[in-house]
Amino acid sequence: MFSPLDWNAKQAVGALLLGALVVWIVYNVQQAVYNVFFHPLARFPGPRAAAATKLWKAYIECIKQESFCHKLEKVHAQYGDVVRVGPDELHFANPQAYHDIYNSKNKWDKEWFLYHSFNEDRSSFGFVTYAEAKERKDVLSRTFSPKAIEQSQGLVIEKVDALCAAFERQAKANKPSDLFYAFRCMSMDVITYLCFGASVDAIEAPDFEAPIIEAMDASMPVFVRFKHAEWYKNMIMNCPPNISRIVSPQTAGLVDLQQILKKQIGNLTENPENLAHLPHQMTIYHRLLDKEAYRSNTVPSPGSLYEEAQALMFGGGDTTGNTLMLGTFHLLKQPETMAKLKAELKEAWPKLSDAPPELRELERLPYLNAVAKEALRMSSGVISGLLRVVPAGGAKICETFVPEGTIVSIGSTFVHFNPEIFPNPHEWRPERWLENPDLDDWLVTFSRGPRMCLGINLAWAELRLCFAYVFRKFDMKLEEPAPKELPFRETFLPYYYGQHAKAFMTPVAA
Ligand code: HEM
Repeated sequence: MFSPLDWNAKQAVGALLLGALVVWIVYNVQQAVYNVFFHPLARFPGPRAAAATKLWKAYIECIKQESFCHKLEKVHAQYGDVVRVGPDELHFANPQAYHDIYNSKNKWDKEWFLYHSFNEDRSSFGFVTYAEAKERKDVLSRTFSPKAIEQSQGLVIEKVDALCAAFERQAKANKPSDLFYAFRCMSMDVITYLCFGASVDAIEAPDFEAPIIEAMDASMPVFVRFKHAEWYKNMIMNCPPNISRIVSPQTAGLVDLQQILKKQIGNLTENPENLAHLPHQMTIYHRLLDKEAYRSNTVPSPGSLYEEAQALMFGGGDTTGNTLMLGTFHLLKQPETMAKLKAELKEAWPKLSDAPPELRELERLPYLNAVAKEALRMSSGVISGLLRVVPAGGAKICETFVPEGTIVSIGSTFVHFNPEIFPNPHEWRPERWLENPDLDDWLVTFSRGPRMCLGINLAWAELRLCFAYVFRKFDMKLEEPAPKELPFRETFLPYYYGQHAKAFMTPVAA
């Protein structure tokens, strides 16, 4: 039986909760009214719900599970070139906005919520301010400069050769090779070998189904939720490894790799003399653990080193793998383009028994480079808008004044699939790059400005070497029924959710 005291206490708690709920509702309603009618961005068109609350974007991405870049196409069609997609956020559709936002003069901050969601706050990618990122990128640029990459091309070639050997094994077993997995295995092996001196040898996994590659892929949609719910991110990321393996078996390979990297970093920071035991001198740790490389004379903490390693793995693995996969898929779908590429490669490398062309020679092959550019355009790298915050004083973007503090972006697909710049943009046509060299201005896959890709030279080396070696050494045919297209959903990077393209690889005789 309840005593009258219990009853009164319960009533008081109930009233308190109800009161708190009413205050919360009133606060949010008045905030929404302010956002829609009185906010400095109130004059910009867009869905009312987007102007009112950030929950609109969360609803689209997490509940409706719509690809945000595809949703943006619809809202731009309805509201025009500049659309308000959040209470303090604008998205642009006019390609000129790309050059207005991401250029070398603009040292604008990255937007905290998006970049914080990757759990890499203390890395060249995750630092929100230009100054912090610059210090780190200056240190790392010696590993990724054109000269350094040219000098380490042998390390990349080792992995491209391993990929070709694995393709031959598949051919001998009369099995097709999964293009999605195979190229990702190659790019992941390149990064872990070149950057960390500890290759995960994903290429050697049977049928290229390496647990780390499957785990990285499975983790992509999870990152979308992290962006909107920090508590959810903290719960997953701070889970002890053993529990995480049970709760989320599909990402177990990632947890394993995290443990290997953390152990390696712990070992190197405690015993820097162990750097000498790594298989080569080009690792990021040779740079990052060198005190003298920093103005502050202090090396980053083990946590920061780990976040850097993770950023490089995600930044350079899927992006390069996707570009190679997509380019190969289109070359096989349009054999006349493949024939042109093969003819050019045969001329540059007449006999397979001869020494292969060096990276410098590959840089001069017009069709090979046009193929790589078309693959970069159609894969588009990071397809989400790279959110930047307009600094004090505001800025002009596409002749439109944007007040300070506004979050702005334009996704790369709005440039790469603009029919005025790239006629018939969904058509695979490497020739367009040869016909019009000015198009290079509109290739923004690596972004532009001070926060553009740090690994661009490595990525270009991988693309040139991989396309050249694979298409010179193999005749290839898609396994039928082949997918008609490769649909994707935006999860910062594109998440290819459809049937994988597979190809039968036949080694050419000479
Ligand atoms: C085809 C391959 C690649 C593409 C399309 C690509 C694309 C991009 C893009 C669009 C950005 C800007 C991201 C942002 O503003 O938030 C970026 C940044 C970055 N990329 Fe790449 N990337 C590729 C390969 C690589 C490789 C191989 C590495 C290194 C192993 C790498 C490391 C980085 C890093 C560290 C950043 C952060 C730079 C900063 O924030 O200042 N990327 N990349």
